[in-house]
Amino acid sequence: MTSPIHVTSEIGKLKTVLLKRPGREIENFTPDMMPRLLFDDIPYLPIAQKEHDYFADTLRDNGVEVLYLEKLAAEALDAAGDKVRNDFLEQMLTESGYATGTIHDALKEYLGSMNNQDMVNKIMEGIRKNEVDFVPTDLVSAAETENYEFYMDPMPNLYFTRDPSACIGEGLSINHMTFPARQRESLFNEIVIKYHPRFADKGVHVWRDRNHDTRIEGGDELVLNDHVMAIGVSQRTSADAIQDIAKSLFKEGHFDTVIAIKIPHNHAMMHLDTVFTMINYDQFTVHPGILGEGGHIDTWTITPGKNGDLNLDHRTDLKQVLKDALKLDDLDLIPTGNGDPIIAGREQWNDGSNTLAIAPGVVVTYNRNYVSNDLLRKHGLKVLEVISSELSRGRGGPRCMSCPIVREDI
Ligand SMILES: NC(=O)NCCC[C@H](N)C(=O)O
Repeated sequence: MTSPIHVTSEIGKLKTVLLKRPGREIENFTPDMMPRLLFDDIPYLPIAQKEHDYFADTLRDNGVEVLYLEKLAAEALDAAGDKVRNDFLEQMLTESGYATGTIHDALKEYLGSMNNQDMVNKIMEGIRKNEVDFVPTDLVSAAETENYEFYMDPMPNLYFTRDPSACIGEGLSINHMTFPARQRESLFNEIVIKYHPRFADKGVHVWRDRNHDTRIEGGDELVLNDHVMAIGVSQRTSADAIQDIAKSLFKEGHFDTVIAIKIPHNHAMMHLDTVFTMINYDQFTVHPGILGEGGHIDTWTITPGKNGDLNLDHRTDLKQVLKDALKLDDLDLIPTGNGDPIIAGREQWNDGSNTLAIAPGVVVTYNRNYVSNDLLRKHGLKVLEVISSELSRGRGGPRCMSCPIVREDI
């Protein structure tokens, strides 16, 4: 049986991708909620949607099938029936802080009265207190903070579909994410994989599910080829989660090497793909800010050891590590902002390193990063620019906004 998921590189011709069109969730919050919701500004929804549609059209114009998470989630619930819908709702309410109680009951009644698409959209955009018909009668609900507007927070980061799950080979990881603002997101991916007719019972292997204490996010998971992965040790992905998924990939998949790359733990560089992406057989973007003296950075090449253990090889020459793992004679590391410290800092902030390869040597980037884009062209790449004033306020670029489901092999 052919798996509906097939991703054996970062660069193979992109056939199918998962997006989420930004909805009301990206403007259903106030400035004081921004740090907790991992946003740096208040986006303007109509323009964000226009930009996102332009991004989706760019992909379609290049032969990519575009799927939308919000649609797949509703279709999965339609296909799965009442029990699954009820279990999903209970789980979502529990993870939103209402396992039982009168607020739980009121929210369940409110959401329960909707059809699946409306319910999915509503959960994504968040539920304000003033929209639910509910009078507190018990201490728990009466004592709930009065000056907070929401029962359920919006999920504005959903349009970064790269992170809650990551397709690897014929399977995927469904991720336990780091911050509460994003932890509920992967519940949507879980129901899609389990119940959507496109994926259910089709031999999709879950390398690691969301029921873990250790944390990993898709922005850190890069499939370099059919046996080598690079995974960031980052603000969002812990070393123990990398060991865990490496064991699963080695045991049950065709992978034999995971290169763990340690990057700074901060918001601007929260994932490996904000500072490093693969864009051709032998070309990568890299933000100079992650390289220390002499261009060094901590990497650990992880390979299978005896009795299910892991072997580790610590090295700091990223270029040589990649050349060895990918069996290449040479490699082109292209610096964000052409290496100028001011331009590199500015363009990295707006995801100048966060390129989405849709074929070897063909990348989608934000138009605002014009210095990095020109440099990519000078290095022989075909660059398809997309408009990006509002989308970039969420701190993610074309790679973050896309989850490849099927790529051709390289
Ligand atoms: N892969 C990525 O780097 N995704 C960008 C995620 C941005 C989002 N505001 C976050 O902080 O999680």
